[in-house]
Amino acid sequence: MTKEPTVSPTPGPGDDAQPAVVLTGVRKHYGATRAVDGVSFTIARGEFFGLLGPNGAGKTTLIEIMEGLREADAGTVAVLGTSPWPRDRALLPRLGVQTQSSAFFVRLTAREHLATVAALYRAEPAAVDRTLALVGLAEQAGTRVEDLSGGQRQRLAIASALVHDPELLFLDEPTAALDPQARRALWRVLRDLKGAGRTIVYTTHHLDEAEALCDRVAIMAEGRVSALDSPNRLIAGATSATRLLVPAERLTLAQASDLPGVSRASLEGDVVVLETEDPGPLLAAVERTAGLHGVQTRTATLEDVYLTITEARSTSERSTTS
Ligand SMILES: Nc1ncnc2c1ncn2[C@@H]1O[C@H](COP(=O)(O)OP(=O)(O)OP(=O)(O)O)[C@@H](O)[C@H]1O
Repeated sequence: MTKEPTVSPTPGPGDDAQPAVVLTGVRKHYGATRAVDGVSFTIARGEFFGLLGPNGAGKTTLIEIMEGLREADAGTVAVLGTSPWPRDRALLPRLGVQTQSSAFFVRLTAREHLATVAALYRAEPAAVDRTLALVGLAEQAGTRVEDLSGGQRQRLAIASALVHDPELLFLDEPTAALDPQARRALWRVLRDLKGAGRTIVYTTHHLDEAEALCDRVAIMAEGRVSALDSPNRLIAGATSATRLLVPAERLTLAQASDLPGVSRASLEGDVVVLETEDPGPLLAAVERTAGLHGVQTRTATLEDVYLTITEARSTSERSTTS
């Protein structure tokens, strides 16, 4: 993924003032399982919206409802101003969908595969090579799909979701099989898409990725939205603690606990982790006791917020069921 051709700036048809998605009280139960249990939120046009949550939280069910692949049991769903259920043929070309289990024509080359997808959507033929270049597959255009690596297939799946220039893109863990370089390259592609006005609904288990890319994230647990805001606001609202990481050979846990302002001290691998609300005096004390060489400071991340929310949720579930 070296080249980064620009994305066509033309937004698709539709009213840009209208939200991309509006969900109100959406529910979906499978027998006794409340997969989606009363979800309401709005996704603005042009927003990069992350849907996060542990396995089984209800993300896929909710996305399939938005895509028009499943009917909600209750609530209302509007996607680009229309109801996706029953399936609306006029809506389908305005959506781009990449899933974990994308189907490929494996005996075709990457270009032939994408040309077939483009023809299904009646996209212009020039879109094929443009989209292959966009996802960094220009050099593999003549390679059979069955000979592509896992990460290259992942990029082809994204190209297949993009080739018809949709207004709203659903990307389900698109970087799951990518190496770190390819992952960062895809981040740039996704930022370009957002810059070109596309709305992106994104699921990922990479919290650093959600923090770097998403305008807002919804954290789901047990079928409900437990938190919804920008990553920065979620982080700022969740904790003010700073963590100091001190090489363990220079500070014992007993010494650490006696330092001023330490709210918690623990040993993680070869570092002692000190949590504090007041890093200034603690840093000075660490300098006197252990020196500052190799000491790192960490502020909270979206991953900390996510773990706090999802662990609190599963703890309260355990206590109500026991
Ligand atoms: N077709 C189905 N029939 C019965 N139960 C289902 C079905 N699909 C999902 N479920 C259940 O609904 C709940 C939510 O599943 P869902 O796949 O929506 O979660 P998810 O957040 O996408 O999980 P993951 O991160 O593992 O993909 C789970 O308890 C799951 O077992």
